[in-house]
Amino acid sequence: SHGWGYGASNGPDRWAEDYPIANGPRQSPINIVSKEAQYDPSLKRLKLQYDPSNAKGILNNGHSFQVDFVDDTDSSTLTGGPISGTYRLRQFHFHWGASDERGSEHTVNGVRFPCELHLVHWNTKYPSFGEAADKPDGLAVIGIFLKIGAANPRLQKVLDALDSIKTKGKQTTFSNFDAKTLLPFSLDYWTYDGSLTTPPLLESVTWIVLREPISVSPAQMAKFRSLLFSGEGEATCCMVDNFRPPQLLKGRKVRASFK
Ligand SMILES: COc1ccc(CNS(=O)(=O)c2ccc(S(N)(=O)=O)s2)cc1
Ligand SMILES: [Zn+2]
Repeated sequence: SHGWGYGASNGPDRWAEDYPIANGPRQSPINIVSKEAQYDPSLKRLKLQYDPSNAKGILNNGHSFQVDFVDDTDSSTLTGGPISGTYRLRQFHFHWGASDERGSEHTVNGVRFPCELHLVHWNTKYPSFGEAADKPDGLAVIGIFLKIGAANPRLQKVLDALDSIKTKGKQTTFSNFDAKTLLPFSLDYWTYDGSLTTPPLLESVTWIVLREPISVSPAQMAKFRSLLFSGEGEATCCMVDNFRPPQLLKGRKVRASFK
């Protein structure tokens, strides 16, 4: 079927045909203009408590790959920061480019990074992820930029699993992984109200974008680019450029947790 994707015929410029919210008031990603972000002293420090035993599996969903977590208890949570209450870690995934000069979804002062990591959490005031996903305060996603540098040993276990999920729909078990190891040293962040960056583009995300990137080497980027959008037996289509470009701010304020 002619589902959404990132190609010329089904990419971000055509998503509004099936998902009119694509032109809504709080769409993501955005370009973060650091000088226009207002320091908010009332913003709390981010508190992340992840239990490595909650890691469940790794899946090629045809748009990216994601590591899924058991989220039936409060054992892997996000609290503090701009949010109130407790949000549970559901999954993390990445967006990346065909080459190093593009790939991230958020940009900073117009600068694009080769890759961006998203840690997806849902608000436990709702009974489930599905119930939370379409509420204005339902989700909180931490965005972390990856920039080219030394190989990042913390990524290696994830990248080594990619050989077994090369094509769309493939998944395998992925256990005992501490997602906290993917975080940079500083948890300084920008925050704003936004949306999912893929269909259904629900305007339910409190975005928390970390200022400090983590590193990734060119060889590690090649591993991301070895995945396929296509399923087994289909015409081979490399999984690259799976990012939505920045959307209009439409009057929204971006706050900073740091001066
Ligand atoms: C109710 O039906 C639903 C509800 C939610 C989804 C999306 N799934 S999801 O939450 O994992 C994400 C998609 C994109 C994410 S991004 N790039 O903004 O972090 S997170 C699908 C169907
Ligand atoms: Zn994402």
